[in-house]
Amino acid sequence: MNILLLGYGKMGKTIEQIALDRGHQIAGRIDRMADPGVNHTDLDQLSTESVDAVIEFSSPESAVENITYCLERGWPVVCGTTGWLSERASVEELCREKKGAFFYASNYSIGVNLFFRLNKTLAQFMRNYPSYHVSMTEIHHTEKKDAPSGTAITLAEGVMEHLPNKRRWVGKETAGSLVDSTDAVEIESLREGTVPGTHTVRYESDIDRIEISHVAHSRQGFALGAVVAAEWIVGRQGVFGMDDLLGE
Ligand SMILES: NC(=O)c1ccc[n+]([C@@H]2O[C@H](COP(=O)([O-])OP(=O)(O)OC[C@H]3O[C@@H](n4cnc5c(N)ncnc54)[C@H](O)[C@@H]3O)[C@@H](O)[C@H]2O)c1
Ligand SMILES: O=C(O)C1=N[C@H](C(=O)O)CCC1
Repeated sequence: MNILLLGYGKMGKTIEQIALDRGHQIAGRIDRMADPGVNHTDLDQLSTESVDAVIEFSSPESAVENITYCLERGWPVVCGTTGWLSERASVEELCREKKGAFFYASNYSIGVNLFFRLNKTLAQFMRNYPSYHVSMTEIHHTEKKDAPSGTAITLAEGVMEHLPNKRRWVGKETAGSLVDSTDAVEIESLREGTVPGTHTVRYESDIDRIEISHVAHSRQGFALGAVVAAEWIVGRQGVFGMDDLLGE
């Protein structure tokens, strides 16, 4: 199939390689900071029929405009960009209005999606043990623009689903300045070197600590998941996520 890449940075380039390996063609590559060595495409010049699906990995500031453009043109969109979710409801509404197809995941790796399930199961176990304090740490490369990571926010939502006394998440730096953050899941965001993505959920008591971690060794898992989502979304209509793809 013909895949349009919106955003041609670290993820766009990794996705291109996997898409080509799986027998797909690249309908175009769009990047604001066009790399002169790469054959870039003018979006408006692409015919509607020349694109089967769009994979959007750009920046928090550009994702909504990019997704809107694609939905207006009737192209199915697989979006991995994080940091724009305050506008998620209006994007999903537009998708329904246009009878389009939109897929979002804060993390496309199969391993992380298994980890999301493990996180919820652990939170269910911990529900009856209030002496354990839950917190999270995410570590990413120094070029990452948003904090906390989209993955950490999904993990915090998973915890909140099962721990009734946790109603919101806060960044660790903010938590310290709050009068009362006992109802919050604290997320520490660290930026180090070229780390592709490490997430830890911990439950700490005076006596001991229970900790689960997911460590990505590269971007391959994120990119493969996004290409598989693009293969899956073609011919569908609606708003989708990884649970639809993987089965509940
Ligand atoms: N969901 C996931 O599994 C997953 C995995 C990795 C990264 N991400 C997210 O994907 C996004 C991109 O990550 P990255 O590591 O490739 O970043 P990156 O900075 O390497 O690449 C992003 C590219 O988008 C380009 N860009 C900026 N504005 C644009 C616009 N209006 N249209 C098209 N391109 C534009 C930039 O020039 C840049 O080259 C980030 O939000 C990141 O958090 C998600
Ligand atoms: O490199 C990034 O940026 C990543 N972003 C996603 C997030 O914010 O959770 C997924 C992991 C890598």
